[in-house]
Amino acid sequence: MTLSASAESFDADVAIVGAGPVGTLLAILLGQRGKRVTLIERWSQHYALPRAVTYDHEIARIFATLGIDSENDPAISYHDELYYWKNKDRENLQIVDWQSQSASGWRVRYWFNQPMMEKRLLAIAATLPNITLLRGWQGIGLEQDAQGVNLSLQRNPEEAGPNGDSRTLRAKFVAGTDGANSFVREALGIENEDKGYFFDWLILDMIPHFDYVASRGDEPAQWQLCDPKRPTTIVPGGPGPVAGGPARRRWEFMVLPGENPHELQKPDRAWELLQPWGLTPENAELERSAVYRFQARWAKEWNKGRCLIGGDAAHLMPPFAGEGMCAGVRDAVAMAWRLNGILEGKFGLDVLDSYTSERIEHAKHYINFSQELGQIICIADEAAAAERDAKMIAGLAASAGKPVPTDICQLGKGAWCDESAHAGELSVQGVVEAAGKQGRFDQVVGQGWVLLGHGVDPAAALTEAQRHQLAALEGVSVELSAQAATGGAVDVEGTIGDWFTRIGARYVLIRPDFYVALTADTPEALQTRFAKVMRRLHLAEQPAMAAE
Ligand SMILES: O=C(O)CCc1cccc(O)c1
Repeated sequence: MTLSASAESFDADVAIVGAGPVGTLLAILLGQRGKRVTLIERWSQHYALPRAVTYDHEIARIFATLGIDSENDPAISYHDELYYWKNKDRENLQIVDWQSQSASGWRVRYWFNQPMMEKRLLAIAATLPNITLLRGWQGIGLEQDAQGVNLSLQRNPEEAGPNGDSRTLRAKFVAGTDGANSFVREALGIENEDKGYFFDWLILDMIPHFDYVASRGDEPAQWQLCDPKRPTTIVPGGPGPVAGGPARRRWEFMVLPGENPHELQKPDRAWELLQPWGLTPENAELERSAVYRFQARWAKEWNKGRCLIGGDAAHLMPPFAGEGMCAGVRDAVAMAWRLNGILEGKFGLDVLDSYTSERIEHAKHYINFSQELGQIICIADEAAAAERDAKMIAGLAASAGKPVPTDICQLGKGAWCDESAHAGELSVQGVVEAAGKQGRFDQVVGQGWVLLGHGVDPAAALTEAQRHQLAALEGVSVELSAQAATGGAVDVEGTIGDWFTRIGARYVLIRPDFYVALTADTPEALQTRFAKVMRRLHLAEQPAMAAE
């Protein structure tokens, strides 16, 4: 007898393999909407050492929805400064704008301590009774059918030995956020596309016992030293272990041709490399020394049946754009709203295809960009470096030393209307006033499906059936006005209104991941494009629609 999905019993709606920041965030976003989640982590103890150290404005906007305020959080810091790329003589080659306020309503860039951030996320997950955290278990088998997935687990043999317990979970969906050597990706038989980019770098995470940046005069806080003798990255590492005390710092040194990476990561060699930077065992703690192989690759598919992959399981990029973990956080949000929608009966399973098609192109953009940045710094040859310097110094002079803005990247084709200008891009956030509250739009009005009208009531421009569809998505429609109005929101600083004017739109539909699903300037265009987006969501038919 075949059981229907509703009659069958499942251990979880979603089993997530890998409880790093991506898996934990996904668990929270599902758990907050009442889904039963089993979050599986290989290691029984939380890993207490730094790894990623930076994220961008989009991630700050996402974290804000969890109540994590990147401007005021003990795990997070920022530097009101540009990001410099310099040659061996300390001349500027390139300047990147990591200083501005972004269109997302947050600073362009933040720095953080990953263990502290993970603990924050795990603490939020622990408040949700429908999330079960299984520590010390790893995936060993995965089989899916039309209704669900059987996930076989075993106690991590590195902790429990070869004869540890095993068990099988049945879940409606499985997400693999289990890192570069992902079991889930392997079990699904998904191949990687590799750009053949490999450079070994020594990463040193430091806790100076003093304010390092202040001690270095006008040396930047975040920069790349493109010295062919030893290409070096010098960046913040987020707040230090003592609140209000000295901050962490990170150095990354390229392993030179002919050098032995294992020798280089020994503490004595690490301290030798740090000596010119004024750090000694007397004035600083070496928190972590590890050689990483920087790579540029992505998995060819990110969803298969009822399984998905995200984070490092789906993509790896060199760190020079500071976008590695950002891509994983975007994956978590993109998986979450789709899985929540499917599990709530709103979307068909096919909406998962747009997870792959949208996210893969977006991640590839950052993989390519990070690799291009890597090609600037990973030069150990003096002549090649001199040629690069001449070219880049001339380029910078030609642009009058203008900092390069951090780029806007569009999603790959998917659950948005590609016929409307600026759809598939991140929406702009500004300060609004509504229902007696003033603050960032997301915190005052909320997040989810949001239909905005600039000086018009957007709901009035939809058909009756479309209003039902928006309601089925639990979407809201908001009229934005320049001055106090009843019901809508006041665009206090004019930020959102300016954006509407810039993109020539009167209506914008924003998705739960803050990407623009459509823009339109007339009710007719809005209706046509809204219908397209609903089709691309594989929206389940609503009773009122059927009646029409
Ligand atoms: O947080 C990370 O993963 C990367 C740290 C970083 C930031 C900026 C430049 C760089 O080379 C590394």
